Amino acid sequence: MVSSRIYHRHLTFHIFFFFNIFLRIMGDLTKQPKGYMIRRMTFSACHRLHSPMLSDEENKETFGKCNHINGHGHNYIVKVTLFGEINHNTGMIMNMTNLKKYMQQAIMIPMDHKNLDKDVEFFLMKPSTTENLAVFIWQNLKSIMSEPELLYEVEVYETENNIVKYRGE
Ligand SMILES: Nc1nc2c(c(=O)[nH]1)N=C([C@H](O)[C@H](O)COP(=O)(O)OP(=O)(O)OP(=O)(O)O)CN2
Ligand SMILES: [Zn+2]
Repeated sequence: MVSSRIYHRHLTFHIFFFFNIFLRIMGDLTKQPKGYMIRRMTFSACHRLHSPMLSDEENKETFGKCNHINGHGHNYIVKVTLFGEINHNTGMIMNMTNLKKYMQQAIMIPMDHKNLDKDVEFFLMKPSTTENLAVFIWQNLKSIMSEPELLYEVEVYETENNIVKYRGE
């Protein structure tokens, strides 16, 4: 009686053990490779660095020439990176054409050829720094994309030397 109970316990253990190994092998066999895909877009806009949280003097001191009352312009470059599984059937993480549409909506429509501080509501109460631009683009993309979990990084080049990356943290 006792030995039969021990036998059953051993049997159950072995069934669980081998079933686990089987699941792991199946998981590895069906696992799809993951990759990063990047699309780049450029837009032109003007802005002035000025914070409503600071006095005029503090603004001048903080932002220097970028606080000049009449503003200045940039040819921004934005790189959006997605990270995810390369679909077995399509060979794509996402169709680049779809990402292009999302970026048009999230970047070009609100910001291209605009005065960022006056035309974009997001910057009415926030300075239009490259950091804030990256956050704005990230939030826009997240709200538009059908698979927002694929969004990995937004990179904004204000000039060829001034670059900000944002990963939603
Ligand atoms: N942390 C940040 N600092 C600054 C930002 C910003 O967005 N985040 N932005 C600016 C200005 O907008 C400005 O236009 C940048 O000008 P500048 O430093 O002159 O940039 P350049 O690349 O043109 O200058 P180089 O000297 O050729 O590098 C300022 N700071
Ligand atoms: Zn600037």
